[in-house]
Amino acid sequence: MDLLKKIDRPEDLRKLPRTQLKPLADELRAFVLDSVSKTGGHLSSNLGTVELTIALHYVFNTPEDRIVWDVGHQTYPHKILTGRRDQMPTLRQLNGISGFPRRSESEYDTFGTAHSSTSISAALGMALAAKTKGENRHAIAVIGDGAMTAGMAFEALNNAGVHDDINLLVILNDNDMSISPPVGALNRYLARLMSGKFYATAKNVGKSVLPAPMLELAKRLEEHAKGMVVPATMFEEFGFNYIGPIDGHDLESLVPTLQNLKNLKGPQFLHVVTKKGQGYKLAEADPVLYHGPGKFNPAEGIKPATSGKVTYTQVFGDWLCDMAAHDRKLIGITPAMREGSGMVQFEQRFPDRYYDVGIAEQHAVTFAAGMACEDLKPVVAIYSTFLQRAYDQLIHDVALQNLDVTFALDRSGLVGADGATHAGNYDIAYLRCIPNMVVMAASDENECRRMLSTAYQYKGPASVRYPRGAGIGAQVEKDLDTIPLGKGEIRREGQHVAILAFGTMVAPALEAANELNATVANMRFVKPLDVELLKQLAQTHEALVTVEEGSIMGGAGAAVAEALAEAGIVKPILHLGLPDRFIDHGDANQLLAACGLDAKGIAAAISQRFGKGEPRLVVNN
Ligand SMILES: Cc1ncc(C[n+]2csc(CCOP(=O)(O)OP(=O)(O)O)c2C)c(N)n1
Ligand SMILES: CC(=O)[C@@H](O)[C@H](O)COP(=O)(O)O
Ligand SMILES: [Mg+2]
Repeated sequence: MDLLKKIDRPEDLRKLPRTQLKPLADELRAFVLDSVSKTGGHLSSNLGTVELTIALHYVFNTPEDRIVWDVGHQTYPHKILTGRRDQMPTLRQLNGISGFPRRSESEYDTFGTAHSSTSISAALGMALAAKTKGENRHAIAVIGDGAMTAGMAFEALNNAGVHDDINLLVILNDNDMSISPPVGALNRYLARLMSGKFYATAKNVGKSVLPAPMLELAKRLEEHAKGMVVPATMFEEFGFNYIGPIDGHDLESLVPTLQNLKNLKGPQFLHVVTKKGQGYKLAEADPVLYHGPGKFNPAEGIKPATSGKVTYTQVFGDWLCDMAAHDRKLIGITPAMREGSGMVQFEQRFPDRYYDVGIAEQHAVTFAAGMACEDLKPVVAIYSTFLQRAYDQLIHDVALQNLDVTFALDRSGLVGADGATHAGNYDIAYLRCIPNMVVMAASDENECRRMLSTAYQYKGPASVRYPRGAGIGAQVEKDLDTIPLGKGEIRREGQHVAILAFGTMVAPALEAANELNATVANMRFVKPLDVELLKQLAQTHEALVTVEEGSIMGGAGAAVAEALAEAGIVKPILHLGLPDRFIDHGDANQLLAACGLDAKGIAAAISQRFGKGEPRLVVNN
């Protein structure tokens, strides 16, 4: 690591002769592999962006020039070269550095990301801001072929392409992969561009050797020639100067091409081709497996999981297959999260009813609405955090028309290492205010399956939230039974205090209640709320406590308080849930405990407010 250890910031990198960049890339790649194997994290994408990262920081004057990474899961080489090499062992852990770019972490992280397809918009904003302020700096968006499938990326291209006088460079990092194999017409188009490689390569060589005025002439000649031999690329039609495809692992192409592009005004588009997992054979062979692994031994590779615990994702995947076998109308939809949402088996068994629509959450929801209009039964499998993208579609296209769409909300609540960007903390709040929606929260694996069947049978929009990973280990029945709509259940009879628990909080609430001798209700439904049960508990207890793994603001507890007010019941009530701040990365259980949402924290909060055992009922809420 002789070269790498001398690079504490990009200025150090820029002092190296070009001949040393290749050995530096080898060191950096080895460092990334070693580091991720010890912490877990996003591997394949980072191995693929080593040379591109070096070339960008070598050619551009960062941080004065702004690099905006899309998604940001490929920024480990960037972090290592921008002063965070020694912090890599803390990656994605409590109080450690984030797995994504964060403005608060480094001046080189120009834009916070983790949800995809924002880079061109943000970079365009920065480029136009520089122009407005009379500052001569570059803005560079680096976007993957997967992220490029989102509508937002095209909205930004559309906006950018008419600005002739900005310093904007969009780099398409095309590795022919999303998390899973890429989908859709854009992917086919990019493959066609690749097959015209000979023409493109010839074009690039010309650009890399000519001085700027000659380049303009060459460009016009080329355009003339192109008019006769090849149609302009889609990106040129959008107003960009398209260069590529070039080999994104070849520093001898990358550096001079970027140097040339730096001298060109107006929206520039560079198409680079990389390999996901580059340099680590196992990841090259299976970039899906190595997209976001946990810790592993690089010499041996990832071993199949030995834990017997079934994850909620698997519960959903099994249910989906069983329900699809039972009902031919079922359609499964994922916005680019086949593996994460547990749909691999469904795709294999029901390929005609499986749709990966790309990173296109908005489209996924409206597409489902269209299917529902035609009497099919779409199930949208989506992470809670990504459904945020499709909020208007949910309201305007689905709920307003009371269409029969099931939403399977994986990764609800805290997700752990991905942190605040991926936490599913808001779905209860943002769903419960939508008319026609049924909103359920699963307290264990079997209930999750039952709720999915309930949502599916319900004739209208219905959602089931469940967390990342495994649950309490409840036995999952193979039937497709439902639960009564809007009915909760008492899980423990106690005295004085009734805990109204939602979803994942039922288990710790039960534990806390044992200590306090409190009553526990598994409320199951945030909407329709079981108001009868609520009234009964209010009548028979001196105080109520609501607990949920979601934002307190606007959450299930708020629903309970509203229902009490509506019924004219005045009761001391304590709301436990996620606080009004973003919660960083770290182990999910540690984070929950820090928020007071483990058994100990719940018991302590209740004792503090209402006393332990015989309540001293301090009415101060
Ligand atoms: C809005 C949104 N939807 C889904 C995801 C999940 N996701 C993260 S990376 C990724 C694939 C991105 O593919 P690409 O941009 O080609 O980058 P690569 O992984 O190939 O480097 C997906 C679907 C996300 N981060 N944001
Ligand atoms: C970057 C991104 O959005 C995904 O790779 C995400 O990190 C996957 O999360 P899970 O590991 O929970 O599927
Ligand atoms: Mg890709």
